[in-house]
Formats: sequence, structure tokens, C-alpha cells
Amino acid sequence: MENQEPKHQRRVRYKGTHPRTYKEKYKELQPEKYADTIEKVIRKGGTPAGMHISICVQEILDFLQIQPGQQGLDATLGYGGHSSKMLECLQQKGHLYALDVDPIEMKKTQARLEGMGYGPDILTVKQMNFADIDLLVQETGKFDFVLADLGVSSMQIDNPERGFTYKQEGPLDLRLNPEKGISAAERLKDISQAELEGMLMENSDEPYAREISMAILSEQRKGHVIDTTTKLKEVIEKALVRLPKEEQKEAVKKSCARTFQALRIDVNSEFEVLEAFLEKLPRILKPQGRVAILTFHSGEDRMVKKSFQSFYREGVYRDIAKEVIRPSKEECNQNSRARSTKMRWAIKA
Ligand SMILES: C[S@@+](CC[C@H](N)C(=O)[O-])C[C@H]1O[C@@H](n2cnc3c(N)ncnc32)[C@H](O)[C@@H]1O
Repeated sequence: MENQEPKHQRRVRYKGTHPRTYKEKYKELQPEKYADTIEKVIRKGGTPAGMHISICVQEILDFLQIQPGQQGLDATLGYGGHSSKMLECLQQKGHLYALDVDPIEMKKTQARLEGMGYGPDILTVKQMNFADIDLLVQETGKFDFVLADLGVSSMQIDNPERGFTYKQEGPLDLRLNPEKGISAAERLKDISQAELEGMLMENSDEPYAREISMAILSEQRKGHVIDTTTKLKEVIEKALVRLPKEEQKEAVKKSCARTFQALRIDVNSEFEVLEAFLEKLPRILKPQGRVAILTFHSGEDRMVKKSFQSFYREGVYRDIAKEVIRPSKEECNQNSRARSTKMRWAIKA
């Protein structure tokens, strides 16, 4: 033993001072190690990476009036923030069903909720599109309360591998369920200029829809494939290059946000699935059953408002929100993502 050569130790590779990966960059992704960082991000009005701060929680709970023993549906589980609050109200009596189309985040949320004591006896998590609630209700029976908090979660936006943001380099995917359908990059491959222009106008009121759609098609004709978030951002920059210099930076930022939103709405058929959900909702609610919906886009809010009003006129809903409900100023200050939120509710006759 004594004569043994000391084992050669491999030198630890110097990683530099700049983090390279998503995991290294965001300490918040290791909450057990960096609780202080998480607190600091929340205090500044941000959302820590890998987390989602639920919006209008109190307003939703005040409206839903959940009683122990009831059966409810969270149609958009996300990080499970609303679900955990609704489960608290159930006090281990009754049942909550929760849906999400995203297989990646859904599994993590289910495990987190299970760790909080919400196992299959009180909570059933299903990977399902809320457009299919008519199939769900055949298995579960009708619901006393339903919540839908539309759109994307912060975890999805913050993960560059999902391609939801122009702010970070990643594949141009934008699918809520990356195992199904086609990515935004594939969608762009075969689209005509007119269709793309229409998509940008209809899905996000993009004022430079013509310029952007023409620039994208022109890049593709040159043989350039737009398959990453950065490549799309660069094309948008080119499309707006004729704007006055002092306006350009802000205009590019806004057009990028709108273009990404329009593509996301398209590849996930968000308007179509919302329409199906709204149409089927009354059939899954018990008499006096309550539904609350949070939207983040004027087009979605219009659809919810119209559907609630039309069923109200027919006597299907006995009451609906007369005015849209907005998160408080304090909530918007604490969580910048709450600023565009609109809430509406309805009660089944
Ligand atoms: C804003 S987040 C929900 C956040 C959640 N309320 C919370 O407190 O953590 C929206 C979630 O709905 C999911 N989603 C979007 N469209 C869906 C659909 N048609 N069917 C089921 N889930 C959907 C998204 O994948 C995302 O996880």
C-alpha cells in the first residue's frame, strides 16, 4: 500500500466567469440551495426561473367559494399554484382534477403537489387538452367549480429550449406539447406571405405584419432557414430597419413579442381550443357550478365575454361578471406578468 503511486487527479476544467447553461445561469432552478436568490427575484417583481407566480388567487377563491367535499377542475395546471390553493379549500375532502397539455412541466408539478400531500385520493392530474372536457366529464361526472388560467407559464417562457421567447437563443418551437403537432419553425417553412401576414394581424394585431411577413419569405427564398429564436428576431430587426433610429429598438422589442405570440397561438390552435372549451363548459358544470377564466390577450377575453353573454341570454348561466376583473395595482407591481390579466366568471343556472 505504502509504495502505491498517488492517483492522478484530473484538473477541474475552468468554466469561466459567465454561466453557459440555463441551469448554471439561474440559481433559482436549485431552490434548495438558493432560497435567498428566489426571495430577491420575487421582491423585485420578477418570477424566479422554473417557477410561476399565480395571478388573482384571492379574487378566484372569493368567487369560487370552494367547500370541502366538492369536485373541481383546474383546466390549466401549470406550476400548480392555483391548484394547491383550491386543494387547501377542499381540506382533503372531495376531489380536484387538473389538466395540462405540457408533459414536461406537468410531471414536475404533479410530483411537487404529491410532495405537499396531494396524492391520487384528492388530486388527479391528466395530460389532456381542455378542448376535450366533454370526454373528461364522462369519466368524472360534473364539476362544482372550474378554473382556466390561459396561455403559458413562466417555466415554459423561461426555458430557452422551448423557444417561447425572443430574448434567449433556442429552437423556434413554441409548442405547449412538443410531442405533438408541428413547431413554429416547421410552420414557417410552407407558409405563404399572405397567410403569415393574416396570422400576425389576427393573432396579435401586429402593425408591421406586411413588412415582417415579407422579410421572412424573402429570407426563405434566399435559402435561409428560420429555425431559431435569434434568427427570427434578426429577420424582424431587418424588417423594421427603415423606422427612425430612435424608435427602432422599442419597435423591434414589441414586434418580436407580438410575432412570437402570434406563432404560439397558431401552432397550439389556441383560439380553436378555447372556443371548444367555452362551448362545452355548461355541459360539465353542475347546477350552480362556478367557472372563472383568466386571459392575457384581448382576442381571448372577447371570446370569453361573448360566450358568457350568449349563454347568459339563453338562461344557461344564471349570472356572469358584468365587468372584467383586473389584478390589483399591488399585485401588478409585485408581478409584472399580471399586468395584462383579465378575469371573468359565470355561474351555471
Ligand atoms: C398560465 S399557466 C397556468 C398556471 C397555473 N394556474 C398556476 O397557478 O401555476 C397555463 C398552463 O396551461 C397549459 N395549457 C395551455 N393551453 C392548454 C390547453 N388547451 N389544455 C390544457 N392545458 C393548457 C399550459 O401548458 C400552461 O402550463
